Amino acid sequence: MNLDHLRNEIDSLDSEIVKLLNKRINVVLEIGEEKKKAGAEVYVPSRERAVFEKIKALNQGPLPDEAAHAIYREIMSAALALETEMKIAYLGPEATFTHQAARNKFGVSVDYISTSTISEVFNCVQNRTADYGVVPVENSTEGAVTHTFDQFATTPLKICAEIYLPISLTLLSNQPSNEINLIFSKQEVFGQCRSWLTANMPNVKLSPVESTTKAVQLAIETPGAAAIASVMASDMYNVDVLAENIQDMQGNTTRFLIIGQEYSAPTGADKTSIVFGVKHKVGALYDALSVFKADNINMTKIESRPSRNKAWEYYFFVDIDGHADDPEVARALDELQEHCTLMTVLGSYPKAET
Ligand SMILES: C=C(O[C@@H]1C=C(C(=O)O)C=C[C@H]1O)C(=O)O
Repeated sequence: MNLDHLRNEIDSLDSEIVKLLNKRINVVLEIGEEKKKAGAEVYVPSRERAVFEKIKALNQGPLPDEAAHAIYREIMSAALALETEMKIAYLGPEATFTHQAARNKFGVSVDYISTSTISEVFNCVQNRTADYGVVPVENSTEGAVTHTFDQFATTPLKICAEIYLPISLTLLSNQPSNEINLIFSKQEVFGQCRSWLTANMPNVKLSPVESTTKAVQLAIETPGAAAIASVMASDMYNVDVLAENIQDMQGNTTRFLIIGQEYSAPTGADKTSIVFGVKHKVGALYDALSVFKADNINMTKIESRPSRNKAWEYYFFVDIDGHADDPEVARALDELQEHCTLMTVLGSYPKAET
Protein backbone atom coordinates (compact mmCIF):
# COMPACT_ATOMS: atom_id res chain seq x y z
CA MET A 1 0.00 0.00 0.00
CA ASN A 2 1.26 3.48 -0.88
CA LEU A 3 0.53 4.80 2.64
CA ASP A 4 2.81 2.17 4.17
CA HIS A 5 5.52 2.99 1.72
CA LEU A 6 5.30 6.72 2.50
CA ARG A 7 5.29 6.05 6.25
CA ASN A 8 8.40 3.93 5.87
CA GLU A 9 10.03 6.84 4.13
CA ILE A 10 9.08 9.13 7.03
CA ASP A 11 10.47 6.60 9.53
CA SER A 12 13.79 6.49 7.78
CA LEU A 13 13.92 10.32 7.49
CA ASP A 14 13.13 10.64 11.21
CA SER A 15 15.90 8.24 12.04
CA GLU A 16 18.33 10.43 10.03
CA ILE A 17 16.99 13.63 11.63
CA VAL A 18 17.39 12.31 15.19
CA LYS A 19 20.91 11.08 14.40
CA LEU A 20 21.82 14.47 12.91
CA LEU A 21 20.29 16.36 15.84
CA ASN A 22 22.42 14.40 18.28
CA LYS A 23 25.46 14.84 16.09
CA ARG A 24 24.85 18.61 16.14
CA ILE A 25 24.42 18.61 19.92
CA ASN A 26 27.73 16.76 20.33
CA VAL A 27 29.49 19.48 18.32
CA VAL A 28 27.83 22.19 20.45
CA LEU A 29 29.04 20.35 23.58
CA GLU A 30 32.59 20.29 22.17
CA ILE A 31 32.39 24.03 21.50
CA GLY A 32 31.10 24.42 25.07
CA GLU A 33 34.19 22.63 26.43
CA GLU A 34 36.47 24.92 24.42
CA LYS A 35 34.60 27.96 25.73
CA LYS A 36 34.89 26.79 29.33
CA LYS A 37 38.66 26.34 28.89
CA ALA A 38 38.87 29.87 27.52
CA GLY A 39 36.56 31.25 30.25
CA ALA A 40 34.09 32.42 27.57
CA GLU A 41 30.31 32.58 27.87
CA VAL A 42 28.37 29.55 26.66
CA TYR A 43 25.41 31.48 25.25
CA VAL A 44 26.37 33.71 22.31
CA PRO A 45 23.48 35.85 20.98
CA SER A 46 25.56 37.08 18.00
CA ARG A 47 26.25 33.49 16.84
CA GLU A 48 22.59 32.48 17.39
CA ARG A 49 21.53 35.34 15.20
CA ALA A 50 23.95 34.14 12.48
CA VAL A 51 22.54 30.58 12.79
CA PHE A 52 18.94 31.84 12.40
CA GLU A 53 19.94 33.89 9.36
CA LYS A 54 21.77 30.93 7.80
CA ILE A 55 18.70 28.67 8.34
CA LYS A 56 16.42 31.25 6.73
CA ALA A 57 18.74 31.47 3.72
CA LEU A 58 18.97 27.67 3.44
CA ASN A 59 15.24 27.07 3.76
CA GLN A 60 13.65 26.60 0.33
CA GLY A 61 10.20 25.64 1.72
CA PRO A 62 7.50 24.44 1.94
CA LEU A 63 8.54 24.70 5.64
CA PRO A 64 7.61 28.31 6.62
CA ASP A 65 10.54 30.43 7.91
CA GLU A 66 8.73 30.98 11.24
CA ALA A 67 8.49 27.22 11.73
CA ALA A 68 12.17 26.73 10.85
CA HIS A 69 13.03 29.47 13.36
CA ALA A 70 10.91 27.88 16.12
CA ILE A 71 12.44 24.44 15.48
CA TYR A 72 15.98 25.85 15.61
CA ARG A 73 15.09 27.83 18.74
CA GLU A 74 14.35 24.54 20.50
CA ILE A 75 17.35 22.72 19.00
CA MET A 76 19.66 25.41 20.39
CA SER A 77 17.75 25.54 23.68
CA ALA A 78 18.15 21.79 24.21
CA ALA A 79 21.89 21.98 23.52
CA LEU A 80 22.36 24.97 25.84
CA ALA A 81 20.58 23.12 28.64
CA LEU A 82 22.94 20.14 28.17
CA GLU A 83 26.02 22.35 28.04
CA THR A 84 25.34 24.10 31.32
CA GLU A 85 22.58 24.48 33.90
CA MET A 86 21.39 27.63 32.18
CA LYS A 87 19.02 29.65 34.40
CA ILE A 88 16.98 32.58 33.17
CA ALA A 89 15.32 35.00 35.61
CA TYR A 90 12.25 36.89 34.38
CA LEU A 91 9.58 39.20 35.72
CA GLY A 92 6.93 36.66 36.61
CA PRO A 93 4.79 34.98 37.63
CA GLU A 94 4.52 32.22 35.03
CA ALA A 95 2.68 33.04 31.80
CA THR A 96 3.35 36.80 31.91
CA PHE A 97 4.36 38.45 28.65
CA THR A 98 7.94 38.62 29.99
CA HIS A 99 7.83 34.85 30.48
CA GLN A 100 6.65 34.50 26.89
CA ALA A 101 9.47 36.78 25.66
CA ALA A 102 12.02 34.75 27.68
CA ARG A 103 10.75 31.48 26.18
CA ASN A 104 10.89 32.97 22.66
CA LYS A 105 14.54 33.81 23.27
CA PHE A 106 15.81 30.78 25.19
CA GLY A 107 13.35 27.95 24.35
CA VAL A 108 11.72 25.46 26.68
CA SER A 109 14.76 23.37 27.72
CA VAL A 110 16.60 25.85 29.97
CA ASP A 111 15.57 26.54 33.60
CA TYR A 112 13.48 29.58 34.44
CA ILE A 113 13.31 31.57 37.69
CA SER A 114 10.17 33.64 38.14
CA THR A 115 10.60 36.83 40.20
CA SER A 116 7.99 39.25 41.45
CA THR A 117 9.88 42.50 40.73
CA ILE A 118 12.19 43.94 38.08
CA SER A 119 14.91 44.65 40.67
CA GLU A 120 14.82 40.98 41.69
CA VAL A 121 15.62 40.01 38.07
CA PHE A 122 18.70 42.28 38.24
CA ASN A 123 19.69 40.86 41.66
CA CYS A 124 19.43 37.26 40.46
CA VAL A 125 21.82 37.94 37.58
CA GLN A 126 24.17 40.06 39.67
CA ASN A 127 24.55 37.43 42.40
CA ARG A 128 24.71 34.73 39.70
CA THR A 129 21.63 32.82 40.83
CA ALA A 130 20.67 33.29 37.18
CA ASP A 131 22.86 33.44 34.06
CA TYR A 132 20.61 35.94 32.29
CA GLY A 133 17.59 38.06 33.10
CA VAL A 134 14.64 39.23 30.99
CA VAL A 135 12.90 42.54 31.73
CA PRO A 136 10.32 44.64 29.84
CA VAL A 137 11.64 48.05 28.85
CA GLU A 138 9.05 49.72 26.64
CA ASN A 139 5.55 49.20 25.21
CA SER A 140 4.52 50.74 21.90
CA THR A 141 1.20 51.97 23.37
CA GLU A 142 2.10 52.64 27.01
CA GLY A 143 5.72 53.87 26.72
CA ALA A 144 8.70 53.29 29.03
CA VAL A 145 8.84 50.78 31.86
CA THR A 146 10.44 53.24 34.26
CA HIS A 147 11.48 50.65 36.90
CA THR A 148 13.74 49.02 34.32
CA PHE A 149 15.43 52.30 33.35
CA ASP A 150 16.02 53.14 37.01
CA GLN A 151 17.79 49.80 37.53
CA PHE A 152 20.07 50.48 34.56
CA ALA A 153 21.29 53.74 36.12
CA THR A 154 23.26 51.80 38.74
CA THR A 155 23.70 48.18 37.59
CA PRO A 156 27.09 46.77 36.55
CA LEU A 157 25.20 44.28 34.32
CA LYS A 158 25.15 44.55 30.55
CA ILE A 159 22.39 44.37 27.95
CA CYS A 160 23.29 41.45 25.68
CA ALA A 161 20.15 41.08 23.51
CA GLU A 162 16.70 42.54 22.85
CA ILE A 163 13.35 41.01 21.88
CA TYR A 164 10.20 42.56 20.43
CA LEU A 165 7.05 40.65 21.33
CA PRO A 166 3.69 41.47 19.72
CA ILE A 167 1.24 41.75 22.61
CA SER A 168 -1.99 40.04 21.77
CA LEU A 169 -4.59 40.32 24.55
CA THR A 170 -7.09 37.58 25.23
CA LEU A 171 -10.26 37.47 27.34
CA LEU A 172 -10.16 34.28 29.40
CA SER A 173 -12.72 32.56 31.60
CA ASN A 174 -14.27 29.15 32.15
CA GLN A 175 -17.67 30.84 32.36
CA PRO A 176 -19.73 31.95 29.34
CA SER A 177 -19.37 35.55 28.09
CA ASN A 178 -22.95 36.50 29.00
CA GLU A 179 -22.29 35.65 32.69
CA ILE A 180 -19.19 37.84 33.04
CA ASN A 181 -19.66 40.89 35.31
CA LEU A 182 -16.08 41.38 36.54
CA ILE A 183 -12.73 41.44 34.67
CA PHE A 184 -9.30 41.24 36.30
CA SER A 185 -6.09 42.44 34.61
CA LYS A 186 -3.21 44.88 34.91
CA GLN A 187 -4.11 48.58 34.79
CA GLU A 188 -1.93 49.07 31.65
CA VAL A 189 -3.72 46.19 29.93
CA PHE A 190 -7.15 47.77 30.52
CA GLY A 191 -5.66 50.88 28.90
CA GLN A 192 -4.68 48.82 25.85
CA CYS A 193 -8.21 47.49 25.19
CA ARG A 194 -10.43 50.32 26.46
CA SER A 195 -12.44 50.65 23.19
CA TRP A 196 -13.06 46.91 22.91
CA LEU A 197 -14.28 46.79 26.51
CA THR A 198 -16.60 49.78 26.01
CA ALA A 199 -18.08 48.21 22.87
CA ASN A 200 -18.32 44.60 24.05
CA MET A 201 -18.49 44.60 27.85
CA PRO A 202 -19.95 48.02 28.75
CA ASN A 203 -21.39 47.14 32.16
CA VAL A 204 -18.60 45.00 33.48
CA LYS A 205 -16.55 46.05 36.51
CA LEU A 206 -12.76 46.27 35.87
CA SER A 207 -10.49 45.23 38.71
CA PRO A 208 -6.73 46.03 38.36
CA VAL A 209 -4.26 43.53 39.88
CA GLU A 210 -0.44 43.27 39.86
CA SER A 211 0.01 40.82 36.97
CA THR A 212 -1.98 39.20 34.18
CA THR A 213 -1.21 35.81 35.74
CA LYS A 214 -2.72 36.88 39.08
CA ALA A 215 -5.76 38.05 37.04
CA VAL A 216 -6.17 34.58 35.54
CA GLN A 217 -5.89 32.89 38.95
CA LEU A 218 -8.57 35.23 40.37
CA ALA A 219 -10.84 34.70 37.34
CA ILE A 220 -10.69 30.94 37.89
CA GLU A 221 -11.83 31.16 41.50
CA THR A 222 -14.33 34.04 41.24
CA PRO A 223 -17.91 33.43 39.98
CA GLY A 224 -18.84 35.71 37.04
CA ALA A 225 -15.20 36.76 36.49
CA ALA A 226 -12.85 36.79 33.48
CA ALA A 227 -9.24 37.92 32.99
CA ILE A 228 -7.39 39.70 30.20
CA ALA A 229 -4.02 38.00 29.72
CA SER A 230 -1.84 36.19 27.19
CA VAL A 231 -2.88 33.12 25.18
CA MET A 232 -0.03 31.32 26.97
CA ALA A 233 -1.93 31.78 30.26
CA SER A 234 -4.92 30.01 28.72
CA ASP A 235 -2.80 26.89 28.06
CA MET A 236 -0.90 27.05 31.31
CA TYR A 237 -3.94 27.50 33.57
CA ASN A 238 -6.41 25.61 31.44
CA VAL A 239 -8.83 28.50 30.97
CA ASP A 240 -11.03 28.99 27.91
CA VAL A 241 -10.51 31.81 25.44
CA LEU A 242 -13.68 33.96 25.18
CA ALA A 243 -12.20 36.53 22.77
CA GLU A 244 -8.82 36.94 21.07
CA ASN A 245 -6.88 40.00 19.89
CA ILE A 246 -8.97 42.45 21.88
CA GLN A 247 -6.24 45.15 22.05
CA ASP A 248 -7.33 48.45 20.48
CA MET A 249 -4.10 48.98 18.56
CA GLN A 250 -3.04 46.13 16.33
CA GLY A 251 0.75 46.19 16.31
CA ASN A 252 0.83 46.64 20.11
CA THR A 253 4.39 45.50 20.88
CA THR A 254 6.64 45.34 23.93
CA ARG A 255 10.41 45.48 23.83
CA PHE A 256 12.30 43.33 26.34
CA LEU A 257 16.01 43.30 27.21
CA ILE A 258 18.24 40.38 28.11
CA ILE A 259 20.73 41.27 30.82
CA GLY A 260 23.92 39.37 31.55
CA GLN A 261 27.54 39.87 32.57
CA GLU A 262 28.99 40.77 29.14
CA TYR A 263 28.41 42.64 25.90
CA SER A 264 27.63 40.70 22.74
CA ALA A 265 30.12 40.51 19.88
CA PRO A 266 29.51 42.66 16.77
CA THR A 267 27.26 41.15 14.08
CA GLY A 268 27.15 44.01 11.57
CA ALA A 269 23.57 44.91 12.59
CA ASP A 270 23.79 45.99 16.23
CA LYS A 271 22.44 48.51 18.65
CA THR A 272 24.23 50.20 21.55
CA SER A 273 22.47 51.48 24.69
CA ILE A 274 24.09 54.13 26.86
CA VAL A 275 23.17 56.21 29.90
CA PHE A 276 24.66 59.64 30.56
CA GLY A 277 24.26 62.77 32.63
CA VAL A 278 25.22 66.31 31.53
CA LYS A 279 26.13 69.51 33.38
CA HIS A 280 23.27 71.86 34.22
CA LYS A 281 24.14 74.53 31.64
CA VAL A 282 22.74 75.99 28.44
CA GLY A 283 23.08 73.65 25.46
CA ALA A 284 24.63 70.76 27.43
CA LEU A 285 22.29 68.07 26.06
CA TYR A 286 22.43 69.59 22.56
CA ASP A 287 26.26 69.50 22.63
CA ALA A 288 26.27 65.92 23.92
CA LEU A 289 23.90 64.64 21.23
CA SER A 290 25.66 66.53 18.44
CA VAL A 291 28.51 63.96 18.56
CA PHE A 292 26.16 61.42 16.96
CA LYS A 293 25.30 63.77 14.12
CA ALA A 294 28.98 64.59 13.60
CA ASP A 295 29.84 60.89 13.30
CA ASN A 296 26.71 60.12 11.22
CA ILE A 297 25.24 57.77 13.84
CA ASN A 298 21.52 57.14 13.92
CA MET A 299 19.90 57.61 17.33
CA THR A 300 16.88 55.31 17.73
CA LYS A 301 15.66 56.31 21.18
CA ILE A 302 16.01 58.79 24.01
CA GLU A 303 14.42 58.62 27.44
CA SER A 304 15.08 60.86 30.42
CA ARG A 305 14.72 59.81 34.06
CA PRO A 306 15.32 61.65 37.33
CA SER A 307 18.88 60.81 38.50
CA ARG A 308 17.68 59.94 42.05
CA ASN A 309 20.87 61.62 43.34
CA LYS A 310 19.78 65.23 43.27
CA ALA A 311 16.42 66.92 42.63
CA TRP A 312 15.88 68.04 39.00
CA GLU A 313 19.00 66.29 37.76
CA TYR A 314 18.40 63.82 34.91
CA TYR A 315 19.95 60.80 33.30
CA PHE A 316 19.46 60.28 29.58
CA PHE A 317 19.09 56.80 28.14
CA VAL A 318 19.99 56.70 24.47
CA ASP A 319 20.02 53.89 21.90
CA ILE A 320 22.12 54.24 18.76
CA ASP A 321 22.68 52.05 15.71
CA GLY A 322 26.03 50.23 15.69
CA HIS A 323 28.33 48.38 18.07
CA ALA A 324 30.60 50.06 20.65
CA ASP A 325 33.55 48.34 18.91
CA ASP A 326 32.68 49.91 15.51
CA PRO A 327 35.30 52.65 14.94
CA GLU A 328 32.78 55.47 14.32
CA VAL A 329 30.69 54.50 17.38
CA ALA A 330 33.82 54.22 19.55
CA ARG A 331 34.89 57.68 18.37
CA ALA A 332 31.46 59.20 19.07
CA LEU A 333 31.34 57.64 22.54
CA ASP A 334 34.81 59.03 23.36
CA GLU A 335 33.65 62.48 22.28
CA LEU A 336 30.40 62.11 24.21
CA GLN A 337 32.32 61.32 27.39
CA GLU A 338 33.84 64.80 27.28
CA HIS A 339 30.38 66.41 27.53
CA CYS A 340 29.12 64.22 30.37
CA THR A 341 29.22 64.12 34.13
CA LEU A 342 28.68 60.37 33.80
CA MET A 343 28.56 58.04 30.80
CA THR A 344 28.16 54.26 30.77
CA VAL A 345 27.73 51.88 27.86
CA LEU A 346 24.91 49.57 29.00
CA GLY A 347 25.46 47.15 26.16
CA SER A 348 25.99 46.47 22.47
CA TYR A 349 23.82 43.66 21.10
CA PRO A 350 22.26 42.28 17.91
CA LYS A 351 19.41 44.48 16.72
CA ALA A 352 16.15 42.49 16.81
CA GLU A 353 13.39 42.65 14.21
CA THR A 354 10.45 44.74 15.40
C1 LIG B 1 27.63 26.32 19.63
C2 LIG B 1 27.76 27.53 20.14
O1 LIG B 1 27.21 27.95 21.35
C3 LIG B 1 25.82 28.18 21.59
C4 LIG B 1 24.98 27.32 20.75
C5 LIG B 1 24.67 27.67 19.46
C6 LIG B 1 24.08 26.65 18.51
O2 LIG B 1 23.46 25.71 18.96
O3 LIG B 1 24.27 26.81 17.29
C7 LIG B 1 24.90 28.97 19.03
C8 LIG B 1 25.39 29.94 19.87
C9 LIG B 1 25.62 29.68 21.32
O4 LIG B 1 24.55 30.20 22.08
C10 LIG B 1 28.60 28.56 19.44
O5 LIG B 1 28.95 29.59 20.03
O6 LIG B 1 28.94 28.33 18.24
